[in-house]
Amino acid sequence: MANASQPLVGLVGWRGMVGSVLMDRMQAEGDFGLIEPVFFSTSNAGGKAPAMARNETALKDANDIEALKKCDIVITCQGGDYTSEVFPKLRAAGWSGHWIDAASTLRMQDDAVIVLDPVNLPVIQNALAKGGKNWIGGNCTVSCMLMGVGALYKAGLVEWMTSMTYQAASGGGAQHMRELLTQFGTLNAEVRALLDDPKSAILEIDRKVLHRQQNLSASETANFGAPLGGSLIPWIDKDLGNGMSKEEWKAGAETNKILGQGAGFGTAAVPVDGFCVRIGAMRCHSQALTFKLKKDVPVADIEALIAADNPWASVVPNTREATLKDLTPVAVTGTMNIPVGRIRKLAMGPEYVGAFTIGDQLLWGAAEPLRRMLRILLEA
Ligand SMILES: NC(=O)C1=CN([C@@H]2O[C@H](COP(=O)(O)OP(=O)(O)OC[C@H]3O[C@@H](n4cnc5c(N)ncnc54)[C@H](OP(=O)(O)O)[C@@H]3O)[C@@H](O)[C@H]2O)C=CC1
Ligand SMILES: N[C@@H](CC(=O)OP(=O)(O)O)C(=O)O
Repeated sequence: MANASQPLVGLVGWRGMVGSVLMDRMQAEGDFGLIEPVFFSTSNAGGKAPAMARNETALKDANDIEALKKCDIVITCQGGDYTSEVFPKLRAAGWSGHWIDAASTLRMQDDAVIVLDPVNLPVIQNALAKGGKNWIGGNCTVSCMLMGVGALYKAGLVEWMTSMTYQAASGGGAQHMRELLTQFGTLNAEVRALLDDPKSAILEIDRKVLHRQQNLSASETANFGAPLGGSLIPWIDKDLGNGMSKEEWKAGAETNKILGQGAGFGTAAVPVDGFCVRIGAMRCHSQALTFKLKKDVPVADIEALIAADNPWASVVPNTREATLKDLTPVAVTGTMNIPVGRIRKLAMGPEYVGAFTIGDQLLWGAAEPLRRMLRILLEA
């Protein structure tokens, strides 16, 4: 960095769900020892900054452009509305620092790079060399998928891919996680007495659960808009009006942008498409992938490519025992691991390969690429 002293890094959104995971990771990796942190708040300016603060122990106003302007780097997990409001004003005020952001707002802008350095370090370095300043975390589902199977893209093997997702409640935010758990509790309470009686009829239990699900109040489904406990919702994010959800659109658009290919890069995009489904998991996004490869590649070679790609991706043997042990959201939550399993040739032909992958959507899906981008800037 240009500054002789430690760079001033503004942290916005640090107490939210994504921000808290980011703070934990930054502490675990010793990032705070390399920066002078300044904590901002949209709701409690003047309040006490968290323990990681050193010289600046009071919270700054996150809407104060002059205060933000002093930062060499701003990292925000505050959300898209904040980015839309503050980022243009900050740049218009002449700020030329680095902006690292978890929100999707700026992702597809030409001057923004979607950061996922184990997958696209060359894209990041190229943008840095050209004076790039805007570094945006990718969609959680896309980032977790590429951490797992990015090797196949890097090797130029993928003709097309479908991704059928099983996305956790946390993708909607903290209130969505609470709503899911509350629904589970409500349904359990509805049939508690019958569950306690081993002689009760399961179809009676089922009937009562369904009746309760179908009669959840508006407040009980306020966040998801439909029951999720004991059900699923095959639509995530906005309706693009062409039959596609915005989450599904991101799969193709962001995968190609992360990899530095497609429109704007002068190369052909790889078609990536599928359905995005919300399920009752807490914070891991899972995905069933179908690849059409450009040629017949042995499964062992595919596994070797995936296993060698980065320290976090691993191959789970395609057995029932290994799958139940290592390829579930419960096994992956809270870890940096990106297991890829169920890898096998599909009945359609030797170029067709199936795989299943899981990632903690708050770690690789949100917080981790941001703190790694900070480290890249600190080391530049
Ligand atoms: N949730 C996810 O899976 C993903 C989210 N993102 C992006 O990150 C953004 C933030 O998401 P997320 O962390 O889930 O949002 P949160 O709602 O948890 O936090 C956002 C902000 O809300 C304020 N806030 C108000 N009440 C509370 C409270 N009780 N506890 C904590 N914070 C509170 C805080 O701002 P303040 O301290 O200023 O009051 C906080 O920074 C999203 O909008 C999205 O753009 C990106 C990838 C994944
Ligand atoms: N849309 C994701 C979470 C998210 O925040 O995505 P994005 O960063 O693309 O807006 C989900 O609901 O699981």
